[in-house]
Amino acid sequence: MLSLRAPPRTLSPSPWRRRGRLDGFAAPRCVSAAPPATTLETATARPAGVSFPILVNGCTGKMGVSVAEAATSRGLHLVPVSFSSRENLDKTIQIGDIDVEIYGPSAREDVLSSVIDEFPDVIVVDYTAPNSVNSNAELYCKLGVPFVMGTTGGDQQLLYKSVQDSNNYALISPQMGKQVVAFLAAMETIAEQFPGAFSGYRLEVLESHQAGKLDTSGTAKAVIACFEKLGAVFDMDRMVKIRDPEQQLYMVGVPEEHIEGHAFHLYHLTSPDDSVSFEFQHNVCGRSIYAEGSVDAAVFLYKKVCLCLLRTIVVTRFTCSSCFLLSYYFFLI
Ligand SMILES: NC(=O)C1=CN([C@@H]2O[C@H](COP(=O)(O)OP(=O)(O)OC[C@H]3O[C@@H](n4cnc5c(N)ncnc54)[C@H](O)[C@@H]3O)[C@@H](O)[C@H]2O)C=CC1
Ligand SMILES: O=C(O)C1=N[C@H](C(=O)O)C[C@H](O)C1
Repeated sequence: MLSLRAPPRTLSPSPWRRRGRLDGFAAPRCVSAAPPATTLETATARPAGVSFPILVNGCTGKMGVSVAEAATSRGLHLVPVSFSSRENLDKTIQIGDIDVEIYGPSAREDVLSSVIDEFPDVIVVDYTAPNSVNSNAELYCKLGVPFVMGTTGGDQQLLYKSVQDSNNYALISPQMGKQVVAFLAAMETIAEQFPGAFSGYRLEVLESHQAGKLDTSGTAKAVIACFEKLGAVFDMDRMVKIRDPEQQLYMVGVPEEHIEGHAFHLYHLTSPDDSVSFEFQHNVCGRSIYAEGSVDAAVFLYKKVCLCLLRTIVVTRFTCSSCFLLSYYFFLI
C-alpha cells in the first residue's frame, strides 16, 4: 500500500499558474547527457552488433533522416529507397554517401515487394505521418515485412489488430527514447501496483513540440493513461498543447536552436484539498534520443524475428504465437 504523507507545508498550485513563465518546465541540461541508467545502454553511436538491411520510410522528414543517419553510422545496411505521400516527386535524399530514392504512393507496393525479394531479412522503420499509420502498417503486414512503427497517431487498436491478424512482427511505440521509455514503464508498473493511489487528484498536462507536429503527443497520452489508472482525473480537452515558437521560447524555455525539434512534457498533480502536489517532466531537445532508440528497436526486432524463425525450424510443433506486438519494453527484455 502506498502511503502519502502530508507535506510539511502547503504547496502552491501548478507552476504555470503560479508564475507567468514556465519556470518549472526547465530546459534540459543536454540531450547527449541523458541520465545514467544502470540497466539501459547509453544512446551513443556504437555498432549495432549485427548487420541487416533497414528501410526507413519517411526519409523526406526529420525523424526519417535522423534514423537513416543513425542506422548507417551503426553499420546497418540502409536500403536506398523510401516513400512519400506525394506522386511524381522524382527526388533523392542524400544520407551520408547513399542516395535514397523517393517513390510516390502508387509505386510503393511494387517497390517494397522488390526490396523484400532482394533483401528478405529487411526491417522497415516508419516515421511518416499520423494519417499514414494504418495504411502503411497494412501494407507491411500484407507483404509480411517486420516493422518498427515510430509514427504516432492513427487508429492504434486497428494497428494492433492488423499485426495480430496477419501474424506479422512489429514493434510499436509512441516513444523510442529509451530513458523516456523507462519512465513510461515505471509509470505503468506504479499504476498496476497502486491503482487508485491518486484518487481525486487533479491532473494538468502541458506538452510543447515543434510547430510542424500534427498530433497531440502520443507519449503524453500513454502517461496520462497511467495517471488515470492511479485514479487522477483528467479531461483530454484541457491538455495544454504548445506549438507557437514565441511561447516555446519565452514561456516554456525551449532553447532557440531546438524550437524546430523538441518535446517538452510536464505533468502536474494536485490533491483534492490542494495540500499536496506532484510534478513530473521529461524535456528532450533534438532527435538523437529517438533515432538511436529506433535503431535499437530495429536490432531488437531483427533478433526476435531470427530467433522465432530458428525456433520454427527446430521445433516442429511450434506453440508460441509468431506474432509479436512489442510495445514499450523492447529494451528491457
Ligand atoms: N516514437 C517516437 O519516439 C517519435 C515519434 N515521432 C513521430 O514520428 C512522426 C514523424 O515525425 P517527424 O519526422 O518529426 O515529421 P516530419 O513532418 O518532419 O516528417 C514526416 C514525413 O513523412 C512524409 N509522409 C507523410 N505521409 C507519408 C506516407 N504515407 N509515406 C511516406 N512518407 C510520408 C511527410 O511528407 C514528411 O516528409 C510523427 O508522427 C511524430 O509524432 C517523432 C519523434 C519521436
Ligand atoms: O513529434 C515528435 O517530435 C514527437 N513525437 C512523439 C509523441 O508524439 O509522443 C514522441 C516525442 O514526444 C517526440
